[in-house]
Amino acid sequence: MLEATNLECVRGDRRLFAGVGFRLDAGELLHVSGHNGAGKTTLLRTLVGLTHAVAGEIRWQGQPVGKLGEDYRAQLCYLGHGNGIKEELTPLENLSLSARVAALAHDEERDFQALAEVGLASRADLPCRVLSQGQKRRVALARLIRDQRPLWVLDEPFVALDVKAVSWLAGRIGAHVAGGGLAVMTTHQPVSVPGATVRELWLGERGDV
Ligand SMILES: Nc1ncnc2c1ncn2[C@@H]1O[C@H](COP(=O)(O)OP(=O)(O)OP(=O)(O)O)[C@@H](O)[C@H]1O
Repeated sequence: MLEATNLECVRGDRRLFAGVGFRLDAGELLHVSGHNGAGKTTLLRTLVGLTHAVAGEIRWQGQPVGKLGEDYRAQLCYLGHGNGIKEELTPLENLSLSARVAALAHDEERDFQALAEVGLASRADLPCRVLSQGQKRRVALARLIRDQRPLWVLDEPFVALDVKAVSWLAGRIGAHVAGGGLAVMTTHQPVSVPGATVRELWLGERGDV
């Protein structure tokens, strides 16, 4: 269970949001929406510990995440706006590096299977700098698939993906949630996630432009 209470975030001289709270149980997806600049990315970064909230609390399985530290981070996979990949490394090398950073056992076969699932089997040994934007996004998604963490925090995960990949990813997120996982996701486009119980969180004023 992921729970946020009375979260308040300030960036620069602007209070982005205050009093934000939600509770998300296993088997649920939280869809965070709002206009450009409302603070969606900031909220997601706060949930994963990359940005500091000036007030409020985040709990995982009833425990404050600050207290859990690495034990909390080991439960989640964060897909940010950037793909978090090294351009000079191949997709396989990127997965291997991320496994090392996460102290996971090296398993090239598992890495390759994840790349195959995202449609990159034939690109696994090319440097990422020569991949298209959508293919780079798929490398980041392969890490999500490979790591199989209970909590997925996904910032605009469908950006740069083609129609088929959007449909595949929506199904994958749905399966993750239906299988007892949790997901927090931002999208500007309405995307149907089959099989997921969806909770909605809107940031900002409805009338803002
Ligand atoms: N380090 C920073 N210093 C000052 N302002 C910042 C900083 N980081 C973010 N902001 C501002 O905070 C606001 C919210 O940014 P954020 O990226 O969270 O919005 P968003 O809802 O995800 O927007 P979008 O829909 O455009 O992706 C923006 O106005 C942004 O310029």
